[in-house]
Amino acid sequence: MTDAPGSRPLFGAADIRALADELGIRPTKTLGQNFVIDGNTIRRIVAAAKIDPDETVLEVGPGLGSLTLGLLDAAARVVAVEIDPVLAGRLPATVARWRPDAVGRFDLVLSDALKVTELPQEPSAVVANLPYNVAVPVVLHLLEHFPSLRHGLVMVQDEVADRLAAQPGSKVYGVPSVKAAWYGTMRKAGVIGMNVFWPAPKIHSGLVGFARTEPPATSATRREVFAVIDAAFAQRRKTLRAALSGWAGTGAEAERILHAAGVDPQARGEVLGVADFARIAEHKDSAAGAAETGAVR
Ligand SMILES: C[S@@+](CC[C@H](N)C(=O)[O-])C[C@H]1O[C@@H](n2cnc3c(N)ncnc32)[C@H](O)[C@@H]1O
Repeated sequence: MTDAPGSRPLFGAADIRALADELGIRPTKTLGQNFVIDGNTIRRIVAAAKIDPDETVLEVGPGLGSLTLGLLDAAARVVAVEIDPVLAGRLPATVARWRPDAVGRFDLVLSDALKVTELPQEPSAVVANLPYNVAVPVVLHLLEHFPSLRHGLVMVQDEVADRLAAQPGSKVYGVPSVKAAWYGTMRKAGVIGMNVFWPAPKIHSGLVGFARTEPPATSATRREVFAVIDAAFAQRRKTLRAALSGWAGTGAEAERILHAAGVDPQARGEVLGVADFARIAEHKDSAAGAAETGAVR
């Protein structure tokens, strides 16, 4: 890898391979370990994230540290959450060697990002090359537990990027699209080829930018709204009346709720926006549902 004139050296392909050899690392698929080994890709991700110099950035899965070093050039602080103890153990030394001025601006948390609910700093942005097998749950978990996150940019499997950014009516619109829309606006911000990674994955990656917005005004809770979304898409080929009959108790009750919410019972979930699902959740009479299913609450 060559660095652009005037830029600070990033950690290139040869450095990454040497470090991996030294640590005896065999990247695992289970942890989605595909490391970015191309400086231009790191710069592209950091530029697309539009980080202000006073921001604290959360990075999930810093791995061997190539994106971390790029983020430390752009942000005031970086808090990184890594699940792999060998990779996490080496990161402070990598930062000290390549960005000695940034040692005091870097925090590392050894944890599963799906379980983390507290961080040493309050991040305003998340930027990450996410482990692909848990990308959507990680995004939703972070947005739910860290309201300080106002914006971000994540790299995920390209097909998942399309799903996260999909709008109602699109073929790939589904549960991730609607749940993500509860928290904000997602937009596709580019496609990344396979050769910038080691090891190279078999699929393209996509960048998704995120800007937080207020959830729809509703008396239903987030959990209640998400339960309707799950029910509507569990049988996405069915009409909403049929798909929501289990959730509502009966088909007739589903129809009543849909009418009350101003939604056509013959429509399918894929045409509804998150505000429509919130209205449906609001109109559920929990007492009627409980009586039908025999549940005691
Ligand atoms: C796609 S790699 C990205 C590595 C590095 N950021 C890069 O771009 O080269 C994903 C990273 O996430 C870590 N990881 C996997 N599952 C995780 C989880 N549940 N919580 C935190 N980190 C995780 C992996 O160990 C790996 O370092």
